[in-house]
Amino acid sequence: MAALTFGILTVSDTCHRDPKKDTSGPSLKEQVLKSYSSVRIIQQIVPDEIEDIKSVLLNWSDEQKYNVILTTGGTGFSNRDVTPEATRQVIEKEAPGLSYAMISNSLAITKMAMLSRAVCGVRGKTMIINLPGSKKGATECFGFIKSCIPHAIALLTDQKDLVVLLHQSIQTKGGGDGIEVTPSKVKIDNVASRSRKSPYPLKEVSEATKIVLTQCTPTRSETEVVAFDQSVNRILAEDVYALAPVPPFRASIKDGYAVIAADGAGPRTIKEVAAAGDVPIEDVLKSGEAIRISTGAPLPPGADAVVQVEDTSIVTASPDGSVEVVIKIEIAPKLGQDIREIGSDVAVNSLVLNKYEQIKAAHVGVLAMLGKTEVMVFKRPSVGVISTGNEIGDPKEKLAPGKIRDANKFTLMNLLKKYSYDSMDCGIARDNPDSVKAVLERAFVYNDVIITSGGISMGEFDILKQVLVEDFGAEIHFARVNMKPGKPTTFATLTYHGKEKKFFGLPGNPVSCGVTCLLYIIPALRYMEQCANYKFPTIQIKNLPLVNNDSRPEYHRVQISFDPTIGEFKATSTGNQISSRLNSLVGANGLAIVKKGDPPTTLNVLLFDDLV
Ligand SMILES: Nc1nc2c(c(=O)[nH]1)N[C@H]1C(S)=C(S)[C@@H](COP(=O)(O)OP(=O)(O)OC[C@H]3O[C@@H](n4cnc5c(N)ncnc54)[C@H](O)[C@@H]3O)O[C@H]1N2
Ligand code: MOO
Ligand SMILES: [Mg+2]
Repeated sequence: MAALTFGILTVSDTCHRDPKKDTSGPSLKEQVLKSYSSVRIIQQIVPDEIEDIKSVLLNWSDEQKYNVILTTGGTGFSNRDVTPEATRQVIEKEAPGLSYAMISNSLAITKMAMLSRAVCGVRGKTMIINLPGSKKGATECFGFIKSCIPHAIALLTDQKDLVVLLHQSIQTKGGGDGIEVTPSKVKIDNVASRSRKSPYPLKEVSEATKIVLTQCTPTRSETEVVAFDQSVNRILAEDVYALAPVPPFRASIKDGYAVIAADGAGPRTIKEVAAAGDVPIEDVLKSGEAIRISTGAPLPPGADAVVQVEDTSIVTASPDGSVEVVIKIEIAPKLGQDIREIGSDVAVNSLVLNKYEQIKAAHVGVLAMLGKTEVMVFKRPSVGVISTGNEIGDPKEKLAPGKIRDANKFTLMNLLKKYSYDSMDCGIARDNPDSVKAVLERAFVYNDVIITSGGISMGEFDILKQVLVEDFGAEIHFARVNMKPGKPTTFATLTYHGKEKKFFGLPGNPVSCGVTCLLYIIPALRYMEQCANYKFPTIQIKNLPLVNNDSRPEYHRVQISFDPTIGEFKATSTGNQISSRLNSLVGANGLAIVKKGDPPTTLNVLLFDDLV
């Protein structure tokens, strides 16, 4: 499931005059951020005016298509309190249960709750919820209903799978986001008797890649229909034919004059003007006549050539010089000159785009041109990203002693974005089985592919694999790969409430995490949406002086560029290749595969980013 989108609207004359006085809006924002694993929030303040409130509600629901709008303020009994009235004018369906839940729970705290006039409802696919104006009241009321929001959104946005999962896992007593989490079965109190060698065999990269792709090859071709302007980068699941010709009428290629070619060079009387967008002229052009025509305008019947204005001269103009009366064609036109015949760009019924093609910008333009406003594409897996570790902190918060900032989640989510995949921030799992289980559980509810970083090597707190196996019945396909960086890379599959999940456990070291995401996850995601044989291009580069003393083949980060002096590609190392030094990935567009020993004369380098 993509990030939930929230609009928080503070309705208050006072706060509108002085936004610093708004404490409810910011508190709600904080609470929303804490309540769900992946949210985007926008905030605004309007005065207590029906039209101002309505205008934001309409924009946020119809244009921005937010999942939820929370209003705070204007629900009381004073003259200026009009939020419920504005809301009622906007919603298409009322959801009184939400107001009831808020009022009945609030009554246990204060009798004043009975004075609430809050209205809740739905417009399109957006939930609109009135909350009280006070900070305490707004956050309390939101707390009473927040667990039902993901479920309501899943229903509104027709995510049937998610609805089923939530039904299966929702806690009857509510709380959190409604997903039931029980303690893990894994125990970590027997460190002395732990296995001192990894039980997982070391796989070669080629073997590991094959396993991933075999597991990720889609067995079913699930498709969905998307709006053409949302289809870029998706894989077409249908052949697209032109139901109408392009251009749909005979159109001029030049700004000039539509003429009859057989009239040759010489004078023409200007009969009419045809500009682009004009209704086509119906009168048949006669010998000796011309129509002033613009590029893209429809030709009049009878015209069989266009002469560009540069090849003409003026013979007679109206007395005030504003109108051309007779012009001269200087060069005899050829038949059909500068005319786009009907269907000359795209013939009717012709195959324009092919199934399995990836939709690029120009494809979207073609779809627009054909009036094909919806297109069938292969479904994409939803992807969730998790960081693990007691040491990991939010980059926005102050760093406590012994802690480090979470870099991996941001590298991963943005790497995925670069390859056009959205992902869900599924939070941070701490180094204990219950936390790992809880974070994974939430990620499994919403996602088909789950990516973690850290917690997979030989440390006593590296417990991910145990939790996967013991709590989720996962099958670990590999957990050690003969590569540097990325040795502990883990791949597992499991079935969660009847749905198949793919799990990629990437190493915690920031470079290892980025490199293994590129090598395993990007091709896997491509495969999962039916784009078979996805590979990064390999460039062979001569005389690359890279030495590897490790027994594991190294994926050395390099910058590839074209050297015009030798007419060949060259590559330069990004420096110290230690797995913790993320700067070795910064500026790299290639991975040079270096085996142990002396540098060979030619190295295979995978190009994973634009050439510099
Ligand atoms: N006894 C052994 N120890 C280690 C082995 C081994 O074979 N035997 N392998 C080493 C290799 S190679 C790697 S790679 C790492 C991978 O370890 P984990 O995947 O278990 O990751 P952690 O131990 O949790 O963390 C490693 C390192 O990365 C930092 N980290 C973790 N998450 C983040 C994040 N989100 N953002 C930034 N940095 C992160 C973490 O603090 C550690 O410094 O294991 C070796 N050990
Ligand atoms: O394999 Mo680790 O990923 O070297 O650093
Ligand atoms: Mg570790």
